[in-house]
Amino acid sequence: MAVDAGSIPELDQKKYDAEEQVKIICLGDSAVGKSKLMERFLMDEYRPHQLSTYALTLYKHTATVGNKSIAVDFWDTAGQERFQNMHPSYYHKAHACIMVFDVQRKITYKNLANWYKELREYRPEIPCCVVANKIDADMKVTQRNFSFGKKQGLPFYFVSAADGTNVVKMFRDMIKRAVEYKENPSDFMDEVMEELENFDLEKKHNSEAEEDGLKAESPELG
Ligand SMILES: Nc1nc2c(ncn2[C@@H]2O[C@H](COP(=O)(O)OP(=O)(O)OP(=O)(O)O)[C@@H](O)[C@H]2O)c(=O)[nH]1
Ligand SMILES: [Mg+2]
Repeated sequence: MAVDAGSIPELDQKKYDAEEQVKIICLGDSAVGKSKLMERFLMDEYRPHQLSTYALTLYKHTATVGNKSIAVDFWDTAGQERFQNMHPSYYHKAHACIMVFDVQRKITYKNLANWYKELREYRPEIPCCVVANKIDADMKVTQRNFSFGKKQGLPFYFVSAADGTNVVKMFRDMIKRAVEYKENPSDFMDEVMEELENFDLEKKHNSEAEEDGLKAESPELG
């Protein structure tokens, strides 16, 4: 695993300071521009955290939604076509999904149906959007009607990772929706998970309080 050890303490600090943490995944055929979109959004804010064994890249980002600080984990994989399916852990506990196709390659639009089907097997309720990338290569495509998103009731964005059109807007919208979903999950299993997480946090909090108590008493013990 090519983990850049030097960047870990900083990553952890940001996570520690954040009031909420969300995971956003990106799906779509190879070379549609998933990585370029994330890089465009994050610019040089963060060096990606690469787990090359799994062809997985994690991009860490801190956002502000309302007045809350949010730690966002963006998950990106490479060469997905080679694997056919994503590993289930990719979907695990994701709070939103960005589905990307390349306006210059029709097959990548057709394949959205497969990506969407797989997404919904694992995450039936999370917010999702459809992103038409590379519009800089042919602005005329923005007059075309891409009905897949509409049929599924998904928001649709024309973007360009190359010149930045609509990229920040799309990511900000999705971060906001991910936070809304995390705070108010409509999937029963997610509600249970959220309860368990809160329970664990409470337990941790209580045991820390106990430890503090011990420390206060320790001089008398010694
Ligand atoms: N013209 C144009 N080219 C783009 C744009 N976004 C990405 N590309 C190009 O498309 C190619 C693929 O981009 P990537 O970001 O690597 O694609 P990916 O979806 O991450 O591909 P995998 O990692 O293989 O799954 C690169 O050559 C990019 O330079 C865009 O908005 N416009
Ligand atoms: Mg990539």
